[in-house]
Amino acid sequence: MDVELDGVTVGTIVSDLSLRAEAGTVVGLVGPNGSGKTTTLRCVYRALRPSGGAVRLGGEPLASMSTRDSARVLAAVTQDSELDFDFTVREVVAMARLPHQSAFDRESLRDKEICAEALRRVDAGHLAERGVLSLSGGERQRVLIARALAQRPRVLVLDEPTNHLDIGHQHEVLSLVASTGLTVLTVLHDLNLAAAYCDQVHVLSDGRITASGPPSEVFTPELVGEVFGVRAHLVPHPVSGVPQLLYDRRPRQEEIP
Ligand SMILES: Nc1ncnc2c1ncn2[C@@H]1O[C@H](COP(=O)(O)OP(=O)(O)OP(=O)(O)O)[C@@H](O)[C@H]1O
Repeated sequence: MDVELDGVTVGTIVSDLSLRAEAGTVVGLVGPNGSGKTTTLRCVYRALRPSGGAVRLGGEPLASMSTRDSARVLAAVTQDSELDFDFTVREVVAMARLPHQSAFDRESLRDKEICAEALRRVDAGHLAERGVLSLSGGERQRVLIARALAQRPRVLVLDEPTNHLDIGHQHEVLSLVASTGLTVLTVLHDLNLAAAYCDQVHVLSDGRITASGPPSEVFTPELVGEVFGVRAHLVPHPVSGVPQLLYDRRPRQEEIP
């Protein structure tokens, strides 16, 4: 299912932002802190109504869809995804099935299987009976991703999905979401992870897109210097050949004359 942002504007935070995520592709949003990435995603997962422009899912304006209909096709793992009450992991993931159930439905055997499989896919099957408040940051993040997968969406919206994850789980989660065949729109801070897993990237700066395209074309040392203010060098990954960035460290304060 395609996702289209057409001239999305949120006050002065995001200005006239247009992008298209083709069905089945992984599209990354990158940019400095405060550049409007989360605000853009919030318009897609309906935490925020844009003051201008439109978001369309499969050609249909989000604004004309019921929240239940959009929840059947779109799942999000966000910075404000809350796990506040001490439900078990199994209970939290089971909530993802609610948009697919009618008011009088009970959780079916199939719902249970879908939830168990989602937990297994993020390497969290062993956590099913744990209380969510007892989880580590990385375990919690994987449970939130399992909950999104258990929703069986067609579009996955992820705000820094690798937050809190160790390097092994960062790659595991991104390779998992890239292999689902879903349309994925994700904010990532790590440009090398974005280069490895995204088909297309959009670079935000001051609420506007400053560059778009395949990561190998977008992530140049010039762009990284201009947008992030760091000196970068591009080197091909020795195995995959995917261009990766190496950054110059800044001098320590005491080294600055
Ligand atoms: N509700 C709000 N009221 C006022 N300002 C806001 C609000 N929400 C976001 N902002 C501001 O808008 C700008 C963009 O915020 P946003 O969270 O979208 O950035 P971001 O690119 O996701 O940043 P980060 O990388 O730090 O997560 C920031 O300057 C932020 O302080």
